[in-house]
Amino acid sequence: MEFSFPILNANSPISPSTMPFTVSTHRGFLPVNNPPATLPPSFAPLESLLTRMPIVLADGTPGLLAEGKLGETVEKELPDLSEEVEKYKDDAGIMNAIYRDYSFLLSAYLLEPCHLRFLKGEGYGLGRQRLPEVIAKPMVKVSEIAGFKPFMEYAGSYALYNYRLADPSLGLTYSNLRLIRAFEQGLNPSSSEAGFVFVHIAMVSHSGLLISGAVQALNGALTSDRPRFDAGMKDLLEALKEINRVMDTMWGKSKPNGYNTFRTFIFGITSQSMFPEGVVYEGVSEEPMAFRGESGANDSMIPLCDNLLQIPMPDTPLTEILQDFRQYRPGNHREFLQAVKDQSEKASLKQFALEDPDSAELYLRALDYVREFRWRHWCFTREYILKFSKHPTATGGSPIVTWLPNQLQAVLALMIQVEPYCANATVNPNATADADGPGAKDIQEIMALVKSQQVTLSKEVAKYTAERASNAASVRTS
Ligand code: HEM
Repeated sequence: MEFSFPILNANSPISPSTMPFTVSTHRGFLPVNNPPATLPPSFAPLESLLTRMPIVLADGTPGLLAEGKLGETVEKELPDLSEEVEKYKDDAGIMNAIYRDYSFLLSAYLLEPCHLRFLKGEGYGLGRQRLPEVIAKPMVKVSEIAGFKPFMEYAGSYALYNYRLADPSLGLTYSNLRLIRAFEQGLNPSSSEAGFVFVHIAMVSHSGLLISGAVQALNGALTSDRPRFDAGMKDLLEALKEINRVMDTMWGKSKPNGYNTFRTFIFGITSQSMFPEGVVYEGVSEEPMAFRGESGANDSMIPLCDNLLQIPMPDTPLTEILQDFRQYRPGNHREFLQAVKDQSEKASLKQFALEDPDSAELYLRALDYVREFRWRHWCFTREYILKFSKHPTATGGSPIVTWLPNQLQAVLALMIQVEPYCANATVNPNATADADGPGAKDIQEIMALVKSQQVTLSKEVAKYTAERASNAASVRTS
């Protein structure tokens, strides 16, 4: 039986009720239509606050967050628009845009005091512990309808639903992307915040081929059709190569020393010292609530590879966080990823790949791209975060030093197990990559890197863990 999960394509009819984040082979994990940039007129008070909110406004003057005036302005100006939300419930695109906009206001409101303290060189301290009814009620309502947690999410809000095209006729290219909402430098498309968001979008714009390749490989394994499996894997490699290439542009588009100022606003509540008891959503419940923050960890491309390639994760509390992250993504992405996991297990895809040396090599090369993605990530974390901040948890609430290495070491270990199965492979590496691309490396070269990264990573994790433990101890004794 073939993989039967419904996936849209360029010819599929899209109606107002189609959920924006429905998996497709032409848009991949991006929304099926570009996000609406403006809300219906009845949301004018929300629009007005969000336009005045960024630290630096479009004309260079300071916005509400720069002066610490957002909280009081919300309390003074914002009416409860919950009833308005209901009126647009049949338009999934508008619902998602309303969700995006309330989530920006919500995060800015809760984290404004932390931003002000951070600017003074102090720790984040406490955020606001109560969310006023005028944000809490419409946010809870819209997120129920749009299918998200009532807190800013990566796909539905900050990253993948936060762009418009400067010139719609030019399509989705990097230089044509503009932000809809921002915390820091208004909508300036060359700010570090804009670069951070746009690189995510540009990477995900290559996920259509990742999805079709994955489905073809899965169908090859399910029907024991090796040429089909190998063809799917080659498409998957092609897509991963491009995704990694775009990821590497992050260094230039979003500067390491520009990251920590807007980062304050994308933290969550779960596992964060700013919200030790959670946050009370007034008018919804007096019981405090907690949600994870916006994080690329909620992107669906790497989880698709993990599930398709059956990458085993260790049985650790860190892996439980990985599983928890998987709730924080659009419902259709979640269902698709689960279906891939189930079907890949049913087909014993890894076993099927290892039964043939050429398929095994394609499988190893796919793991190598996942390794490359996760290794670059570790480098991002070192250069953008560890060098600038002592805060122990990432925006999604995972431990900053140990969490990414948990998954990276799992990939490195699996590659070492898989290598012997490629011994007699006849795959021409250049058939799947440019001569100078990472896919062109021979297996010995790849494996030498894997072994050196295993050692380097362990040493770096030990070093950062020790440094941070001694910092924490000197703070306690001073
Ligand atoms: C300056 C750039 C970046 C930094 C500093 C960064 C930082 C982080 C951190 C600290 C985590 C840990 C999870 C948490 O938030 O609690 C994480 C996870 C993750 N991020 Fe990023 N990230 C960056 C760019 C990206 C980009 C462009 C993508 C593309 C989709 C991405 C995708 C992911 C994924 C998939 C994970 C989970 C990794 C895993 O499963 O091992 N990140 N990121």
